[in-house]
Amino acid sequence: MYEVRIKRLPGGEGLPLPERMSEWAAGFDVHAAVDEPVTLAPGERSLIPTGFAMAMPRELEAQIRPRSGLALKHGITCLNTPGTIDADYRGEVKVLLINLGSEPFTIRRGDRIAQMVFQEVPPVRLIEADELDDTGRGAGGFGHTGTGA
Ligand SMILES: O=c1ccn([C@H]2C[C@H](O)[C@@H](COP(=O)(O)OP(=O)(O)OP(=O)(O)O)O2)c(=O)[nH]1
Ligand SMILES: [Mg+2]
Repeated sequence: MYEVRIKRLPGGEGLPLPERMSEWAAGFDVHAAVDEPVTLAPGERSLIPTGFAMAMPRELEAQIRPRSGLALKHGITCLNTPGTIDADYRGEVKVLLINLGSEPFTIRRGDRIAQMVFQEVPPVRLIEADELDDTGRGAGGFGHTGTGA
């Protein structure tokens, strides 16, 4: 079990902290900490504050992912999905929403706009090499194996 410290910022006063909406939910829903409603016209994007900051162990990252219901019903998604929250980031977590739907969409204070999923980040060191080992795939990619059965 990892422990993540979470700090409510002044902008998040009165809002719930991120919360799981079912017992085994992978994601903690995050709430919009906007003072006034924000309306996104079709095609428009906006960086929405959440009113909290975190300190997680260095083995973790947090991903900000869209909520499927908002995507299906309104075309609202995260432009940079999944957003990456680095373990050393201490600023306010923000959600970059974009309206890919055909109608304006309004975000109000407290709305659950996205979800945050924690992931382990394996320790990795890059080692520069002149040669790489051979594989069956080699350099084939981008549809190299086709689409049929
Ligand atoms: O959806 C997001 C994505 C990022 N961040 C914050 C936390 C993250 O640690 C930091 C940097 O994000 P990222 O590395 O994706 O952005 P960058 O454009 O590479 O900025 P930087 O140069 O600050 O790393 O911004 C968010 O609050 N929400
Ligand atoms: Mg970065």
